[in-house]
Amino acid sequence: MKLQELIQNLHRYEVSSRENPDITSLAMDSRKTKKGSLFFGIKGYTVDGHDFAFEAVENGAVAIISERMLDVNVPVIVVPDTTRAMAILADVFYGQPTHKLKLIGVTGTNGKTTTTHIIEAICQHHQLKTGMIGTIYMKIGNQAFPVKNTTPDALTLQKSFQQMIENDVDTVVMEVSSHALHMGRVHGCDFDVAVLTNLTQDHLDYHHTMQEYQFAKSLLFSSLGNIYNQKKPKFAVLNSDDPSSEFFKRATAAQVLTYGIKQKSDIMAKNVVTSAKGTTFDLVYDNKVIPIHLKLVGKFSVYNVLAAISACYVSNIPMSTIIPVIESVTGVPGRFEVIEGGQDFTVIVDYAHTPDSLENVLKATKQLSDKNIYCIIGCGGDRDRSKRPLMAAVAVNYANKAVFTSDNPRSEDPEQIFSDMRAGVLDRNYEVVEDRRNAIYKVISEAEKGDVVLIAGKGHETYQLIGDRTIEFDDRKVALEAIHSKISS
Ligand SMILES: CC(=O)N[C@H]1[C@@H](OP(=O)(O)OP(=O)(O)OC[C@H]2O[C@@H](n3ccc(=O)[nH]c3=O)[C@H](O)[C@@H]2O)O[C@H](CO)[C@@H](O)[C@@H]1O[C@H](C)C(=O)N[C@@H](C)C(=O)N[C@H](CCC(=O)O)C(=O)O
Ligand SMILES: Nc1ncnc2c1ncn2[C@@H]1O[C@H](COP(=O)(O)OP(=O)(O)OP(=O)(O)O)[C@@H](O)[C@H]1O
Ligand SMILES: N[C@H](CCC[C@H](N)C(=O)O)C(=O)O
Ligand SMILES: [Mg+2]
Repeated sequence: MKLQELIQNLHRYEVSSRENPDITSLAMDSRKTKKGSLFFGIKGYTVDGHDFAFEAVENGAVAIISERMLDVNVPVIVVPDTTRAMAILADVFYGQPTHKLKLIGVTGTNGKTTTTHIIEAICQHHQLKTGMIGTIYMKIGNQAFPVKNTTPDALTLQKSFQQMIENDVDTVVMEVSSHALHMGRVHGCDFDVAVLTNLTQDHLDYHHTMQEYQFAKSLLFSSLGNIYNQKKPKFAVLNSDDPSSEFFKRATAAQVLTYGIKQKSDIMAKNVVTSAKGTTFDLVYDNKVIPIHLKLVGKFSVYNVLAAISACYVSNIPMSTIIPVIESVTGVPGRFEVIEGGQDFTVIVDYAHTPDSLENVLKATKQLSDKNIYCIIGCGGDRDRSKRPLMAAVAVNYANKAVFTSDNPRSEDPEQIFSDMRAGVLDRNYEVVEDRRNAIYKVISEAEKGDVVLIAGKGHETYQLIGDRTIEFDDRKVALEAIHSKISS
């Protein structure tokens, strides 16, 4: 595509020259810029991408989108906001892919990854060609690709959608993080269905207040638009048991479908019974009552399943297709994943890293056994500090013994993180073992027949971020090693 043809789509811009090179790719990272790239200078949280414009030109960039005039020997297009310009041009350059896709966005503090996986499974069973974007990977059909963010920047995102279309995908389900909504990473995405899981405390390092966090989440619902097109109806799927849903309802002009367990909702689960073997409930909708048997455990799983049922139901997938899938779903990597190494106690690896998710998962864990519950937990560095004492309090309140250990300390001193955690607890039924491997080995060596060990916070992660080092670390592998070493000793 020619530069001039592309930049016509910008709302306001000034150009340094009338040259009109061919643009063969878009780039926001000088290190990944190729011959023929249009480079965007983005002011980041760490560095200012404008400072790398020269390097981008050396690597082959044929034009630069910038917030200020730059002294480089290729055309510079000056715009008020390069991030916004990048979203607009990515949408155009990749052929407005979301206009051709059914796009389901899932937001909320906890349960996004799990809910998107259940939606994907239902869509696949309905013979749809699926794409998925989220915390663990980007998927085209069943082929997975690595990701850096839960919701990627606009360039990566629109390019992924284009690749999906090239591979005949018709339906995409994606996690939409509050960071992405706030930073405009999803500007240009034509969502058909927006789903809320829940809203509880997290990310206050970034959003500062729960009001701001809620506002960021509401952008997904307002992005459904303000017009009614009968050929492309849009739906907001809200959790009526979560008080924030009232706010999201006001943020959207789209049709609202509600789900819940307690409050009257369009799609309800009544008579929920949870046990170690799974969960049963009556699915109530449209004056029908259908008994459901889930393999998933914990009341929180019922919410994720209801959210997925609702998103698929408004997408015209019949309940007769939806129900067998939800009854067969067994779980998602690193979410309540049971580690089996022939031991006589239960070991679970889970991704709970907020007070609410930890409480939910510990409640579910307690149902598995009357014996001791151990909880190994840490809190991420360079992230919301105010959730640390709350998470520590939850761990100590629900577990018989809590072990505080390092999660991803990043640039923070682990001692500071433990000190923040300690501030939330008075009890003495916890200890601190900084090294995560040692913590896992210690608890597994102490666990006795029938006990349950919950290793929380890192789930599917295969690394630990300590200072500026990334070391290989997988809770599931370490737990298995510890189990084998205990059994063989
Ligand atoms: C705080 C934050 O969100 N940071 C994101 C941001 O990074 P940054 O602002 O630090 O970027 P930077 O390093 O300052 O670089 C600025 C610009 O210079 C460019 N650059 C940089 C160096 C160079 O040599 N050449 C060059 O061109 C960069 O490519 C970039 O365009 O832009 C990057 C590219 O899009 C993101 O990957 C990065 O996410 C980081 C990794 C991150 O951890 N983000 C978290 C907070 C996040 O977004 N999380 C949510 C999930 C939250 C949830 O669980 O709900 C998510 O969606 O992932
Ligand atoms: N509906 C829910 N309500 C509360 N907690 C939940 C819910 N679903 C899952 N959890 C807990 O939260 C953890 C994270 O779940 P999941 O990965 O599905 O959420 P997420 O919203 O994608 O998280 P992230 O924002 O970090 O990607 C799970 O391991 C589980 O402990
Ligand atoms: N998406 C979440 C992941 C947290 C995972 C936890 N292991 C941590 O590092 O804090 C975040 O960026 O806050
Ligand atoms: Mg996720």
